[in-house]
Amino acid sequence: MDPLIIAGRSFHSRLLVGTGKFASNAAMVSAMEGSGAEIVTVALRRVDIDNPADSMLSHIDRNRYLLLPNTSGARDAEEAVRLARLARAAGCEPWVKLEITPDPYYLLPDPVETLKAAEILVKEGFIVLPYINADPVLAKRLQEVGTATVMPLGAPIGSNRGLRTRDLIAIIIEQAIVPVIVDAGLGAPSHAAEAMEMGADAVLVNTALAVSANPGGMGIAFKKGVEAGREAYLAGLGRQQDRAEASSPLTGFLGD
Ligand SMILES: CC(=O)[C@@H](O)[C@H](O)COP(=O)(O)O
Repeated sequence: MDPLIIAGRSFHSRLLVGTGKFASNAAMVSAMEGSGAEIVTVALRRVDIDNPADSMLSHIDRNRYLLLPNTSGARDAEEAVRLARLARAAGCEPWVKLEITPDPYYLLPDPVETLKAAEILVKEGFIVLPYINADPVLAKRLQEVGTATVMPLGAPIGSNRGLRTRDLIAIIIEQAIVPVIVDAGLGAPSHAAEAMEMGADAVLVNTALAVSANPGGMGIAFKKGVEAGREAYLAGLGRQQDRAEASSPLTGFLGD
């Protein structure tokens, strides 16, 4: 028993998945199933959130998955807040993955607008999960405002480049008082395992699943990566050092 707890809610899985870029709804569902995820994020701009018969939403069993609406595509705080309010008005739970990415080339999150929107949404009673640069100062400020998690990026969205921000994520983890979910750029199960070995509480993956020739199989692989990384973190990894140290020493054992 090692639940992930976000805003008082308990989850078995530490892998969250996104729903963009899949070749078909069937591929998306097989990735979700393979991954064992319990939280699935959906871009509010891509769905008709008011309509349960929406072609994508109708494939997500809301008894099984927590639907986490995201504000992907928002370019400023005002737009993100408006999207979050629309989702709540449409009957979604008041959870929102806050994404504000004004620059279409790198899709890096805007820290000023993200903090501004988080302040407003937290005050309005939303459970806010903000996507951020791996910036320890911003992460702290967001936690002070009352966000439920922080979600630093490993690398730009869709880049599959892994934990390029590793050193900064380590500081965020060290200082965090809410779960740290590494989001974006994780292109292989080993990237997810690495984040979990460092002590991240969870990871979010989308592109790596969606572009795989076998999204269900890749979902399973990421699930295993996340679980292995978490187990290793809990078990305690050996320290790294520069010099060699014999694993079969010839002295210092059996009474020598
Ligand atoms: C912020 C954002 O949009 C991410 O959640 C993204 O969906 C996941 O990143 P990858 O697509 O790189 O896995």
